[in-house]
Amino acid sequence: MQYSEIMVRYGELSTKGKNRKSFIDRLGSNVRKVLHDLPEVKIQANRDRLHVSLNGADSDQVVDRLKLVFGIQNFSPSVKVDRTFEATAEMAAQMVKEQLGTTKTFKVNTRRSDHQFPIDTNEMNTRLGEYLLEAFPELSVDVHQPDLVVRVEIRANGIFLSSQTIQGAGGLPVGTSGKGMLMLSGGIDSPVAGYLGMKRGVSMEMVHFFSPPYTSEQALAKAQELTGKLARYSGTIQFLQVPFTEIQETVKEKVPEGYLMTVQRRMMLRLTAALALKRHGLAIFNGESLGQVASQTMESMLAINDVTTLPILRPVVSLDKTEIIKIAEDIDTYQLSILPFEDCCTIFAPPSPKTKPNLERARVYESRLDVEGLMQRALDGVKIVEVHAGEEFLNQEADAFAELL
Ligand SMILES: Nc1ncnc2c1ncn2[C@@H]1O[C@H](COP(=O)(O)OP(=O)(O)OP(=O)(O)O)[C@@H](O)[C@H]1O
Repeated sequence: MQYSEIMVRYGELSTKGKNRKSFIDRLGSNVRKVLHDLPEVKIQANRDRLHVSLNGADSDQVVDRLKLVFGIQNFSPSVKVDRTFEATAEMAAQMVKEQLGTTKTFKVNTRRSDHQFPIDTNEMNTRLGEYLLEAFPELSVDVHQPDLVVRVEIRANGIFLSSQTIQGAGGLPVGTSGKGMLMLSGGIDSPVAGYLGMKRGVSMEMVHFFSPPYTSEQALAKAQELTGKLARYSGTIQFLQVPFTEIQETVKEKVPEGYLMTVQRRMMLRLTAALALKRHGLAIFNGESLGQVASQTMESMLAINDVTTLPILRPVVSLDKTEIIKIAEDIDTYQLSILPFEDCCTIFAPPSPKTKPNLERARVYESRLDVEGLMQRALDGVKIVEVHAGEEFLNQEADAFAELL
């Protein structure tokens, strides 16, 4: 069926009182962003609905992209017909016919926003219902739990019909909760944490630590490609790559093995906090889940958090690994995350890190370092890459590699 528009219903927005307008504006601009390469598509964000006029664009493609936009409760592809009963009935019959296989019962649900139109809501429901019963005698009407709802919306510029309601991504429009810095490794958990933060309206920047030559170009490309996956939910993301080699080498040289992990993590957090301050981030997100590995005990969090007063938000803190993996699969980051490119933490991980580090000791060991100098040099080396939705980095690497062979 050639649809004319997609009618979008807002999610939690309706509960947001006086912020409503800015939420709707933001959702409108987020939808515009994900459809930017389809210039024929026009978007109009009204108080209660958002209308995406397709003007000939492929509805399947638009539907697939809308499914990823946070702040949408659900949406319906609709067809516009002339403002007559005959045109409405003909199109409704065509829609029902397409779904006959799975439909035994139906109802008509009319909404009339143009009160000048001569047929009112009840009359349209009844007349159209009778017309469809006559056209499809095998069907019956069920107003409580119908298999199919034929929705008719009478507007000043036409009558819009739809029969499908597609589930949206829920959540809040990205950007309505401010900016956060996500500490993104190449693992399974931090991309999921990023996704969950975005779902609550956070516009996320990625902070990734890498340690060449100990970590490969592929490890960096993997983190960038994970960012591309996440950008499908939020539009373009700034990826901040922070050189971490000097810090890791120095920590390894000066700090006892049991505290290597703790001191490295304190340095990572300090750097992320410094970047947040510079770039107006309001909080730091990471992929820690309580009790999973050595650095993720509460004692360890206490010894690491010490370096900043910024809120540290851990969206996956209470999830089991299997639950995190399930989300990673759903958002299509899992297969990338399990690629075996080591990141900087695995390489410098001591065989037996302290699971319950002591805060005072961590401070003492750290005082052996020139924290200021190390921080400054790392910050001076930060490179920012703009990553677009679905952008691939690993494939390019593989191609380059293939060319060398
Ligand atoms: N190289 C890195 N760059 C940026 N952040 C990192 C890096 N390594 C670890 N982190 C952050 O620290 C958190 C804890 O890392 P750790 O390696 O202990 O846990 P993990 O459960 O393996 O997490 P993940 O699956 O996200 O790597 C990560 O979720 C991530 O937020």
